Amino acid sequence: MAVPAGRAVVFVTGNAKKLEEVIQILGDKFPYKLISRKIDLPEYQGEPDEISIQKCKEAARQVDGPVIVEDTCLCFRALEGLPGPYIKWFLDKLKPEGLYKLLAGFEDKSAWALCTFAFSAGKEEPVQLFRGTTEGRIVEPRGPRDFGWDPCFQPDGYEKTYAELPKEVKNTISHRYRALAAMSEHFSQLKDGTPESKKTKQED
Ligand SMILES: O=c1[nH]c(=O)c2ncn([C@@H]3O[C@H](COP(=O)(O)OP(=O)(O)OP(=O)(O)O)[C@@H](O)[C@H]3O)c2[nH]1
Ligand SMILES: [Mg+2]
Repeated sequence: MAVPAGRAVVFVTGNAKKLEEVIQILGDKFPYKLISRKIDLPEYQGEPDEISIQKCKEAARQVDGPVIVEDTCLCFRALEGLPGPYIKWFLDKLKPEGLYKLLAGFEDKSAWALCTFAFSAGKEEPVQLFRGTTEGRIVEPRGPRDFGWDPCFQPDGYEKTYAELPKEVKNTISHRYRALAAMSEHFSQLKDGTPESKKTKQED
């Protein structure tokens, strides 16, 4: 589903840091005009895909036009993927130190950050999902405190936490970057009219 000509896509989020990263990552890569609206959408429960779909439908209902929302999970392997979509409340109460301590009784400190962007062209339209995952592990917090759980997540292949890494680095390996790359790719293909089958490399 494409965006009607001349219409902007509204990115609905209550999180200023998310918005900042989305703007930094997308630059001029997104083929539509993107504007943002600060609305605190409900924190739904369930599996990540279902949460993103509900969130997007509610945003499309409120905005009454093309919207994008994003939901972020931080999943601990030792806890079968929890806190997952409930990380916001865990972070709020436990802070990064407490997230680290949560795994004290487990040898496996591995975790993954999952970002899901959800797009809908309007309130009666279907929702499309674009996901990005970055693997890493939960460490004792290090680095600046200006964004959520960044100080206790160390991506695989790096000796620094998300918080310690320069923004330009985080923004080329992050869960958010990967999900946005998938979404931008999808919309670029729609906009330049090239069928997806012609864009994928054919095996001989
Ligand atoms: O250190 C971090 N690095 C990140 O890259 C990142 N992305 C999200 N978060 C935090 O994880 C929870 C997700 O919950 P969430 O997806 O519902 O977000 P939100 O409620 O803040 O905004 P929104 O739902 O209005 O868009 C919230 O506590 C966010 O602050 C991050 N923390
Ligand atoms: Mg939220």
